[in-house]
Parts: sequence; structure tokens; C-alpha cells
Amino acid sequence: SDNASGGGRSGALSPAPLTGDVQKIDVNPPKGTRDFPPEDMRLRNWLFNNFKEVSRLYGFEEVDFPVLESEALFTRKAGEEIKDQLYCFEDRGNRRVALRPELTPSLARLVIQKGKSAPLPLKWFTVGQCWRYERMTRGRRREHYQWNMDIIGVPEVMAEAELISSIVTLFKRIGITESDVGFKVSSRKVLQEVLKCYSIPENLFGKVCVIIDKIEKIPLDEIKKELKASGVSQEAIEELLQVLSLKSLTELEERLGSSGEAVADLKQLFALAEKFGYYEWLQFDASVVRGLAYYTGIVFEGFDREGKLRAICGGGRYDRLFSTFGADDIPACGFGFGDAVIVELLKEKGLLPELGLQIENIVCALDVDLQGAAATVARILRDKGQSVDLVLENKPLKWVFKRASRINAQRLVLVGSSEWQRGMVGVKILSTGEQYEVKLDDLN
Ligand SMILES: Nc1ccc(Br)nc1
Repeated sequence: SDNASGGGRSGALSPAPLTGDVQKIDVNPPKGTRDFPPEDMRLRNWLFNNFKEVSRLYGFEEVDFPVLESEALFTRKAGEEIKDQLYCFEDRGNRRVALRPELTPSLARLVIQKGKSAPLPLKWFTVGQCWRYERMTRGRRREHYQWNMDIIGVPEVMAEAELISSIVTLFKRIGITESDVGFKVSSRKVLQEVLKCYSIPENLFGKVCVIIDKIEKIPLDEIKKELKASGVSQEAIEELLQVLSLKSLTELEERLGSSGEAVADLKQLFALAEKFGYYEWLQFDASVVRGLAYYTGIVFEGFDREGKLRAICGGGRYDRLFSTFGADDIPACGFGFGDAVIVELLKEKGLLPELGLQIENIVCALDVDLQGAAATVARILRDKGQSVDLVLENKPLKWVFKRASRINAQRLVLVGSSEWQRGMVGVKILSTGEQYEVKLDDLN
């Protein structure tokens, strides 16, 4: 409704007369990015607090890194989409920099930087915004937040089992069960063992994995063409594609034999899954390779069983990443869990939490010369740990009640002249309408 100052929301000033040169700005965020107004921020905080609580339960330490990194951290030559869509530029110091597209390289950088002052094993987690620059033709987002958990310095499959366990714990906390989602699990050592039979050079491995990761996204002929162009023989391609269609560990063992590391690692993981209590969440799927070049062993991704959504999370072992940064290799594994697909899944399942604003008190002076008294009441309540919305303006009571309802305040504390003289304030419990006076010292 219009107010005294003519139109617009209450309290807004009428716009200053536009001089010729003031342009009305675009109030939307840049393409592909999101604002988080209060109701969206409550959902984000609820999700991130679950990420952080699970990380705490698993004894992980929180770390953080700049969103801006040297471009060199991400310039891997394996044809990854993440590299093609790098949000990179030259800064004013002529340095090549990039908005990070993922968190693992930053984590590896910090581990190397810390060296022996960070004794292994390290269990680190972070929740950070990641970026990509994608032609808006596809209208996809350019930023999302990822929860990452990484275990550095543990070569055993126990590390991957622990990481998957932490994700299962997260899912359970937010109401997702094994009937809603599962994990497709494989190992890149499957590909390695096949490629080794065809003497494919090691340095092609990452590139081959990146191509194969697209197997469900682009036509098979395109996959074969890219593999051929990368130097993989026709015979090797045929063998690869056959192995990738295997859907059981038994088939895999029949194909590769039981002496290889791939079968041993995967058998170990499934055995541990039994002990961790999430065996029903896992399924072997040889076609899972993930799209990051640096994975070297077990890889996994969380998927929705209805098949409507993109991967919910993904991760794996990366035992050779550190040497690509010029350091000694350290065995490592980790995962990324984005903030977007999971919300789509919760919406699908009707599991979005009700997260209304809840303020304990709204405190209001009944006339303007009691504003100071109202501030004192607010301080007393806040010192007791109570939330207070202090009415800052001189408003009619009708306006105060309307605001109290909008901010979902539990009680209204009224500072009136006669009560204040007697060291009292008025209280109204807004859910019941109950109304009473109370001594200021007894206000709890
Ligand atoms: N890597 C990456 C970054 C940002 C988004 Br949105 N998706 C993937």
C-alpha cells in the first residue's frame, strides 16, 4: 500500500530525482549465479550445517582456500570439461588467474605448502563456491557450492570406505535412504589393466578416462572416434567397451583374473561396506570413471535411483596428483558433493525442511521518549542469549503487531511509561494472546 512518502514499500524513500547520468542498475546477479535471499539462505545453512556436522562426526578438520587461484593449478592436458570451462583471466599484475572450478587442487597445494608441519594422515573438509565459464547457450549455472572431504596419506581402501560412509551419514541425516539413492562404484585400475595389455602409454591414461566418462553423454561412435584420435588401437577400444559394460564383480574377476589390484580393491571395498553398514547402497558399475583426469583407483558417484537427476556427488582415489605439482606423490582420496542436485532430490522426495524465521522477542517503546528504555530491555534480553527484534522507528502498535507476525516473533515486549515508572514491562505471548506485566529483572 502507498505510504506517506508516496508509493513503494513502507519505509522506502521516494527516489531522488534522476539526474541525467544515473542508470537504473540491473538488480539481478550476473548470468549463471544466484543470490541467497533469507529463505534460500536458511535452506543453504541447513544443508551446509549438515555437511559440517558430518565432517565433525568423522573427525575431519575444516580448511579453506581463496576462490581465486593461479590458473596453473587447473591447466591439465587431458581434455577435461572443467579445463575447457575455466573461469580464467589475466589480472592487473598480468598474472594468469582463475576462479577455482574445483577444490582438490587447492587442497593439494596447501598440503604441499604445509609439508611436514601437517603430519599424515590428514582428514580435511571444506565447503566452497566453485566456478565455470560456460556459454550461456545452455543456460546452466556458473557457480555452485561443493562440500569436499579428503583423506591424505592413506593408501588403503579403508579411506575410500570411510569417505563413502560419511556421505551415507549425510544422506541419512537429511532423510534420504538407500531406496532413494545408491553409489555406483568402480576403479580406474580396471581401465589401467586393460590398457596395459595393449601397451597404451601411461600419459594417455587420464585422457582416455576423460573420454570414457562421456560414454552416457555423447554417441558411442563419437567416443570411439575420440579414443582412436588419442592413439588407442581399435582392438583396445573394443576390449575397453566390453569391460565397461560389466555389471558385476564376478564378471570382472572372470575378465581380468583375481590377481589384479582392481578386483582386490573392489572386493575389499564391498567387504568393508558390509562392516560399515552401507552394503545395500553400493553397486559395482564398470562404466563409472568420473571426469577428472587425476583419479587413479576407486571412483564412485552418488545417483538417484529414479534416474531423473545428474550425479549427486562423486569422488575417488588420486595417488598421482601431487607429483603433477612438482612434489612427491602422496596417496589421497576425496569427494565433492554439490549444493544443487541434492536440493532438487529433496524437492522430488518432499523432504525440504520447513525453516521459518523464528525470533524470540520483538521489543517496542510505546512512545518515542522510551526508545532508550526499549534499547535497555533489548540489551538485557540479548545478554541472556535471547534474540530481539528492536522496533527502531516510532510506529503505531498496529504496525508492530503486523511486523511481529511477519518475523514470527514468539512474544512482544512493550515498554510503556506507567509500567516503566514501576520497573515493569508489558509482555504478550503472540501464540496464545496471553498478556501480563513483569519486573524487568524477572524478564527471562
Ligand atoms: N566445476 C564446476 C563448477 C561450477 C559448476 Br555450476 N559446475 C561445475
